[in-house]
Order: sequence, then C-alpha cells, then structure tokens
Amino acid sequence: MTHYDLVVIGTGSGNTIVNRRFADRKVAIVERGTFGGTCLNVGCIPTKMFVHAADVAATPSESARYGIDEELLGVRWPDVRDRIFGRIDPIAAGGSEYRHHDPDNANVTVYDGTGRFTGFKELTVDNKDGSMSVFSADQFVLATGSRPIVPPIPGLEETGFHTSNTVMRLEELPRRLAIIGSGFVAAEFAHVFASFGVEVTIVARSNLLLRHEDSELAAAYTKIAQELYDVRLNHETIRVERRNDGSILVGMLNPDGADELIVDELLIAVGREPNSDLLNLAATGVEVDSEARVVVDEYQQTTVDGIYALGDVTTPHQLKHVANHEARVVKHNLLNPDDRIEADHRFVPHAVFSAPQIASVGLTEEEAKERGIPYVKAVERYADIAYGWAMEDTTGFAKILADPKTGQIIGAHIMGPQAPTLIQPIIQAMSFELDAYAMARGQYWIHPAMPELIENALLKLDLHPEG
Ligand SMILES: Cc1cc2nc3c(=O)[nH]c(=O)nc-3n(C[C@H](O)[C@H](O)[C@H](O)COP(=O)(O)OP(=O)(O)OC[C@H]3O[C@@H](n4cnc5c(N)ncnc54)[C@H](O)[C@@H]3O)c2cc1C
Ligand SMILES: NC(=O)c1ccc[n+]([C@@H]2O[C@H](COP(=O)([O-])OP(=O)(O)OC[C@H]3O[C@@H](n4cnc5c(N)ncnc54)[C@H](O)[C@@H]3O)[C@@H](O)[C@H]2O)c1
Repeated sequence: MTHYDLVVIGTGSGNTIVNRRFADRKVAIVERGTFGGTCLNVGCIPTKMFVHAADVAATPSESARYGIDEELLGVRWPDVRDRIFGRIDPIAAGGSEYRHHDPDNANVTVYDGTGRFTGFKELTVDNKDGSMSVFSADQFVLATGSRPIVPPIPGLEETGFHTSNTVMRLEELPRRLAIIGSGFVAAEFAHVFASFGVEVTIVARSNLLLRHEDSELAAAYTKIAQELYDVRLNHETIRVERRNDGSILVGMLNPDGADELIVDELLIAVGREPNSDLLNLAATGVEVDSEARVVVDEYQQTTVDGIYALGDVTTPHQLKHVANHEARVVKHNLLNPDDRIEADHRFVPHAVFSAPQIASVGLTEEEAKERGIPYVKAVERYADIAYGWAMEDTTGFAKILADPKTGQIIGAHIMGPQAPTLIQPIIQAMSFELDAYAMARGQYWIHPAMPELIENALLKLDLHPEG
C-alpha cells in the first residue's frame, strides 16, 4: 500500500497548506469536487461579485433624491453571470493544473475523488474515473467543508430547487423567486435578485430575519427588508409542487392559517451541514459532536494524534476567514510538532453583504444579558455623523457594548454603508485589548470620513476614564 507523510482532504482552505516548506514530504491531496472549494467556486467570491453588480443595478432607486435621474435600462443576466464565472472558473482550473502538473508539486499526488477512511489512518478514494485508490499516511488534514442543508419539505425533490451551489448559474433570471430561509444566504441573494428586477419573496420560519444578529439590528434589517421584498415571517413551508404551467406552488402555514405563493424558482437557504459523514471517520477513530462537526482541540488536532481538521467541517463559524486562520494554525503545527500554536477564536467577526450591509463582532446585547456580563452600550446613527448626514442615511447605526470597568469592547454591531470595513478597527481593538476610550482619543479619525461613526459611538459609552 502506498504510504504518504501527509494527506490533505479538501482543496478549499486545505489547499493553502502545502507549499515549498513541505517539499521534503510525500504528500497527497484529495478533492471530490471543483478545485478551490466553496469560497472560490460557489461562495464568498462569486456572491460578492454578484452583490457588486446588484449594488450598481440598485443605484437608480437611490439617485433621484440627490438630484440625479438615472434609469436601469436592463440587466443582461447571461453577461453578468458569464463575466463572473469567466473570471472564476479559470482560477479553479489553474489551481488544479498547478497541483497536478507543476514541477513545484513533484512531491504531491492529486486524487480526484471522494476520500473515506477504511482503517486506522488508511484512506480509500473512489476516483472520478471509476478506479479506487487505497493508501495510508502519518498525518491527515480534514478540510472537507460543508454543504447546503436540504430540509424534508414534501414535494421538494420532485419539484426541483436551487441552493447557493446552483442559483448563480441560472440560465435566465426568473420573474419570481422564493427564498426559503432567513440567514446570510437569504439576505445576500434577496438583494442580488431584487436589484436585478426579480420579485423576491423570503419565507422565514422565525419572526425576524437574520435572527442570530443583535436583536436591535435584526429588527431594523427586517423592517427594511419588508419594504424591499415580500417577507413572510412565521411561515413554515409545508409543501412545494410544480404546476402544469411550469411555475412552483409553495404551501405554507403561519399562526393565522394556511398561505400560498406562486413562483418560478425556489432557493433553499436554511443552513449548511459539515461534510464529515462522507469520511467514515469512525474507521480511524476521529470523533464528531452532536452536530456532526469534527471535534478538535486548541491546536486543531482531532481526537487522533496526527489528524488535524479545519474550516466548515469542524467550526460553528462557517466563514472563510476562520477556515483560513485554522489552515495557518494547522500548517504551523504540521511543520512544528514540538512548538505548536493554538487557534484564536476569541473575536470572530462576520459580515452580511446585503442592502444595507451588516457587520458584527463579539457578544450581542442578548448574549451579554443571558451570560450576566455587565456592559455599557452606545448607539450612534449614520445620520448623526458628517458623511452619513451627507448621504442622508436614515436607517444605519453602530451599536457598541463595552465592559464598564475596563472599557474593553465586548461587542459591536453595525448596519449601513461600509459596515464590513468600519468594523475592522473594533476587531483590532478587541484583539489587542485596546480600551474604548484609548481607542477613541488615542488617535486621529479622518474628518469627515465614515469611521467617525465608530469614534462617536466609542465616545458615547458611559465610561469615566478621568473619574
Ligand atoms: C453562498 C455563500 C457565500 C459565502 N460568503 C462568505 C463570505 O462572504 N465571507 C466568508 O467569510 N465566508 C463566506 N462563506 C462561507 C465560506 O465559503 C466557507 O466558510 C469556506 O469556504 C469554508 O472553507 P473550507 O476550506 O472549510 O471548505 P470548502 O471550501 O467547502 O472545501 C472543502 C472541499 O472538500 C471537498 N470534499 C468534501 N468531502 C470530500 C471527500 N470526502 N473527499 C474529497 N474531497 C472532499 C469539497 O468538494 C470541497 O472542495 C460563504 C458560503 C456560501 C455558501
Ligand atoms: N457573508 C458571509 O460571510 C456569508 C454569506 C453566505 C453564507 N455564509 C455562511 O454560510 C452559512 C450558511 O448560510 P445560510 O444562510 O444557508 O444559513 P444561516 O444559518 O445563516 O441561516 C439559515 C436560516 O434558515 C432557518 N431555517 C432552518 N431550517 C429552516 C426550515 N426548514 N425552513 C425555514 N427556515 C429554516 C434558520 O433558522 C436560519 O435562520 C452561514 O451560516 C455562513 O456561515 C456566509
């Protein structure tokens, strides 16, 4: 049986591990899908390219109040789609070609197929060409990501539906789109398709969209979404059916009774589950938790010595910057077994690239209350800082929570223009333990730039640095 020093399963963030520092090791890389994984092919990158195009398409709806009259003459969907994938697909193909054939990878063997453990540290790959390979290794990296959850809604399979994996490659724009789910994917695709002129309905089981956000922010976002899209809150989807004319009937139940909706396409966006089941982990003794996530310690090592895991297959934060961070930790620990480093999950931020944009880090106010953590809070509206006032923003705000004794920021939640960028100095302050007052007063803030939103929110916190 062939034996490797290292086997990496999954080429999302897992693919970033192997470089020239592994040149003296015999390495195998296993990939069952498209090289580059979720973020590049069906996740962060194409979605944000669509979001940018959607932002451009949405400008006429905003511009008249500034005295600029614009008109959206049309959205050439095939051109929008093909520009995006015409740039992405060659990157994926190039990544595969590099690993398969570049002399840099003389020590690397690529298996295009699905890996599963068939013994302790023994992997069997069902190759796409129909052959099977069996090999062993001293070390493994499990980087197999996650996939969209498909809920057991009667009629769904027969009717046909899209997930984030397929909806970006639609042949044509539908007239009407229903999105089942109310999280990140729902918020981003509602913005994209509605900006392109599609009638979007969001079917949400809960009473709020983005309900994992701070509740003040989720409520404000939900209110805006209700003005932009048809939002059905507290609606459980109970059946879907393809009608004779090709349209789709969505049957729902809400507290007042039954409800129905007719659309042309359906997007399922109810979360993602880890790809741990495909790996038959029991055969090698790697444990998973109750949500099928691979259990790891602070070094990203699984319950088996020498088998590491990273990204969506292990973390509850299904985010690319987390997968990348964990990949760096795993890489270091593979190269330096006697001087390993721990992963840092203290302040994991996220952003939703919807309209408006949202960004968040640390505790929500509800979490602080539930955990009995004392806090002071401040809310600053975009309308009250110069640039937001100039834009005549009426809905955006930043909310910051801080420890009343130390002034350390414990949470920040922003909704409005540039939110994912504005939050970065707060992440920095939290990571390097800079207190709110020192952060506000220990540096210049460019006037009249948008970060004054953060400066003012910090200064509003009821902290008394000078007694
Ligand atoms: C629509 C969408 C938008 C997103 N936008 C953002 C964003 O803006 N910002 C952000 O931070 N995150 C975003 N994410 C999340 C981000 O894409 C993921 O957190 C990240 O890509 C996870 O990386 P990974 O390396 O863990 O897994 P992946 O990139 O999914 O890589 C796993 C790879 O393993 C392969 N594989 C699985 N099982 C096997 C097996 N048994 N054998 C061989 N190969 C296998 C898969 O084919 C896949 O290529 C988005 C996700 C989606 C779906
Ligand atoms: N900008 C970003 O960083 C970004 C963008 C897209 C996706 N992602 C990642 O991908 C993950 C998956 O995104 P997502 O939007 O699919 O999941 P999500 O977890 O963000 O939201 C799913 C929502 O669907 C609801 N839901 C669950 N089952 C349901 C059902 N049967 N019917 C109706 N609603 C149901 C859940 O309560 C939840 O509110 C995210 O959690 C995120 O980590 C990140």
